[in-house]
Amino acid sequence: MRRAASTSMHNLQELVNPGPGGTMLDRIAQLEAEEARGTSVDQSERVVIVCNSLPLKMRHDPEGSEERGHSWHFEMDPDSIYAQTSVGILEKTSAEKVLWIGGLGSEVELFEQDAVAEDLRDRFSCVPVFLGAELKDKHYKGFCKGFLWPLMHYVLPMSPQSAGRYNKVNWQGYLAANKRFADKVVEHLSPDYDFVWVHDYHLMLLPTFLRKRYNTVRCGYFLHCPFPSSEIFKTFPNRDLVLRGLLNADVVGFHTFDYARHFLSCTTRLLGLNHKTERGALAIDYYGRSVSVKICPTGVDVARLQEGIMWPDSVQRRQAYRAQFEGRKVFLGVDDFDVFKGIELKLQAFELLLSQHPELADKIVMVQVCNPARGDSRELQEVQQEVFDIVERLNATYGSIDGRSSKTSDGESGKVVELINRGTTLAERIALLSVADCAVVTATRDGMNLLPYEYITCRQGPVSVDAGTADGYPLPRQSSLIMSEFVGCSSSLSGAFRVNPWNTDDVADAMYRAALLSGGEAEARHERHWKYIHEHTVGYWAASNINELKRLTDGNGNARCYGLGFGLNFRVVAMDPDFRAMDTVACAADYGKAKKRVLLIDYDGTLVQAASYDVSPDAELLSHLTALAADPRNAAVCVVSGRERKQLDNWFRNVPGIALLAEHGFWYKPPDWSGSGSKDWQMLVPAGTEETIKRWREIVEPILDQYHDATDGSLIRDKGTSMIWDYRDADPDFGQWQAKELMDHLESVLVNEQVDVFPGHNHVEIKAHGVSKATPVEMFLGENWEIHLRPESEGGTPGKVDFVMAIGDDRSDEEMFMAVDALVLNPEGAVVQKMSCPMPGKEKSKGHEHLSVYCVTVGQKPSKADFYLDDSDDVVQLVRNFTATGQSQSPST
Ligand SMILES: O=P(O)(O)OC[C@H]1O[C@H](O[C@H]2O[C@H](CO)[C@@H](O)[C@H](O)[C@H]2O)[C@H](O)[C@@H](O)[C@@H]1O
Repeated sequence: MRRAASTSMHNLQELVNPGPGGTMLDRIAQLEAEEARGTSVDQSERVVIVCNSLPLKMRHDPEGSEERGHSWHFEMDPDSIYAQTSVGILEKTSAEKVLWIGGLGSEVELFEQDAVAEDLRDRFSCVPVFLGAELKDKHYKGFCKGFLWPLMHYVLPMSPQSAGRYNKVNWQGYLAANKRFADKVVEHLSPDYDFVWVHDYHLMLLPTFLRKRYNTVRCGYFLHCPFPSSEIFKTFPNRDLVLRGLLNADVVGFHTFDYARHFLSCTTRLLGLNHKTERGALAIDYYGRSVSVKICPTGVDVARLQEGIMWPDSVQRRQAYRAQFEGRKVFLGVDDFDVFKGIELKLQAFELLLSQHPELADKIVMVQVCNPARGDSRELQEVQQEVFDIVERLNATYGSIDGRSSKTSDGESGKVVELINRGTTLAERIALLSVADCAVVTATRDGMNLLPYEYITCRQGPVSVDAGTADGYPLPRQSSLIMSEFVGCSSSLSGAFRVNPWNTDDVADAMYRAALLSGGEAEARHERHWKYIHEHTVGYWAASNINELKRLTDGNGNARCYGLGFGLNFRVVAMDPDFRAMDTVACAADYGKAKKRVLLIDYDGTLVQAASYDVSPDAELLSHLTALAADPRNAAVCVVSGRERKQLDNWFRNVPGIALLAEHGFWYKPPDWSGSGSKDWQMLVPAGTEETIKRWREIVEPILDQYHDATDGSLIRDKGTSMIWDYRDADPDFGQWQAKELMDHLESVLVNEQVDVFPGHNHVEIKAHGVSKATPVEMFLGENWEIHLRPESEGGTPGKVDFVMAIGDDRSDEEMFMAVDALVLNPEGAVVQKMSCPMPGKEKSKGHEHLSVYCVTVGQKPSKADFYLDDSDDVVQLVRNFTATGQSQSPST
């Protein structure tokens, strides 16, 4: 997307129209910031990546201070996943630039911060967020690592002494840090051109702060760690705010379907939101905004790894490892030395394997790299100690059997486990990965874990098969994997030995099978994995997320949005540009001018508030309806309800001239113009319908009873001509499954019956075929209108209808709106009047030059109506306005 304009004109225009949802003050602040930086609005599409740690390596280097203006040396960290995204983004999306916004690994003192910021911006397209040591400590160490990281990995802090207990001060730190990151984004954002992509559990509130500033900001979010089951997540005291934070993004990405479904289950159970699949994509409807839930596991930078295989450092190390492990199968683990990595479980399984098969002791070596831990806790120390103990025991027990043990790099002998307990460089890792016969991942939880991907790539070798022959390449393209089923990448690696890391027998068994794997099988498994991994690279992942964000937000410019809710409860309501709040005063003015009106008014949720109990009309409402029905310009005033006849009779028996529609259009009671009270209910369905209803009811009743019994909290509402299975008080997920099942069940058994089965919001409705609230629309506005509208003999206006209002709040009312639309757009035979000047109600077709049509839904939600009113109070106010207007008109004018 490009836009050409001179800067000054552009800025002026922006101030007049500050762009997608931003306030003018925001824009002024942004322009001032740009001016201070000496930049102007960049007009090319850009992806702004926001992450806790910028993809930079830094070290203190006072020597170069003078030249740089600060005492730090920086370089891009090509191993960072955030750095690796840029190639994919620039090559496979329409974005032309990437800007990174995030924290730094070390504290930069206040006096150097401006110089560092300027330098990073100029040289690396990076914008640092300086939180300060205290806030950083609360945010990262306290809340992220102390509380959130364990929670997302299913660990609840049961002990009161646990460092992982929820701490309000740290939560405040989390909140403040998210706000600071958001402020930095706002400072650098060009909302018309930028896509913001927020990363990981450190920044789950950021989309809320961002959307508060720009209602239609284009914001994606990706969670790198697991999203736990709702049973775990709901223990989080601020769960709703965090969910709302994610929902303020346009695309929320996860590595696996399991994480996505846990998130969806939380939004359903904790926020009552519905989700659906649209053309294969999952989406949540959040106040009119569609939030896409994307499942797209990340990948590795295949090209860099394939190049890395030939780096002199890798080649040299590989040669050394080959010599060291010659004649043995190398099992390799590379993990952070953290509690969830299951390193001790892996070693326990290895111990079991050797105890069952001591003959393997000189045939296999387990190399375990333990990179430094990122967290710290008592449990971690215990786990680490356990690892050291097992390694010692294993080497003592099996290391020297008959002198068959491996030789270590320093010439020591006797080890069946090589523990490398320190940080490793990529070259070192590549060397190890390329000599390993089997990679072993036994993490008990891990968002994705890219080690297997790196391993397969290194086993594939350099791009050119001829490269590196001096070093023994090409290697046979063989590999095997032992993978914990609790790790994100397990689902995409179908050729791995999948294990439950807690089941030591299972893991030991997999190790045994991997040890004996034939070359042919290792080749076949390798090929299958490689095919997937080299297609699903980190670049592919990044581009796929950004393209989804673009797809979803392309129409943003047209949406009408406004903010709702305070603080972190903030959300944006988005509406179709044609869907607007009804101007009740203008509508009443139209009403006053009209000569022949049709009013179709729903009852529950429209004239009275929606409730789970019966709400009767009060005296004021009845008197207004009486006045409307008595007005001779009102050719029809009809209460269109799903209620039963008896109930409507009870409520409206004293409103002369009102027409009643019961059970969604099965029964109709015509208006009693003379007030004699003699009108009877008429069936609006073909003769014989009652018989057919009896037949299908016999089938449906026992089935509904069965679902009612099996689904705690559900109930059956029986209206005679229709039946409803309602699960609003049942478990939402179970209710939905049962509803789907019930739909399938009913559709199969009712195939020959005259009956409609359809799903509604938390219910399934079964009703006689053809019964709908569209029927009164056809009666009053269709060919036979003369039979149904107020006759001239009762004071009715001659000619055609010039004012139509249909108003209601639920799904059944949508049928009425659609029928009005259809009749007005195709007026053949309809009674609508053609007049000469347009009116403020929706102008439906060129054929009706003067016709006011108001289809109004109650409550802001997707609807076929063109207008909305917020609630039944607004509807009653509208009715008041009508009667007041009606009274001021003399019948003869
Ligand atoms: O310790 P943090 O700074 O909070 O970082 C947490 C971890 O982030 C990275 O791992 C996560 O993202 C990976 C890529 O999506 C995924 O493979 C992994 O499963 C996630 O945990 C980082 O690679 C880890 O070292 C950090 O511990």
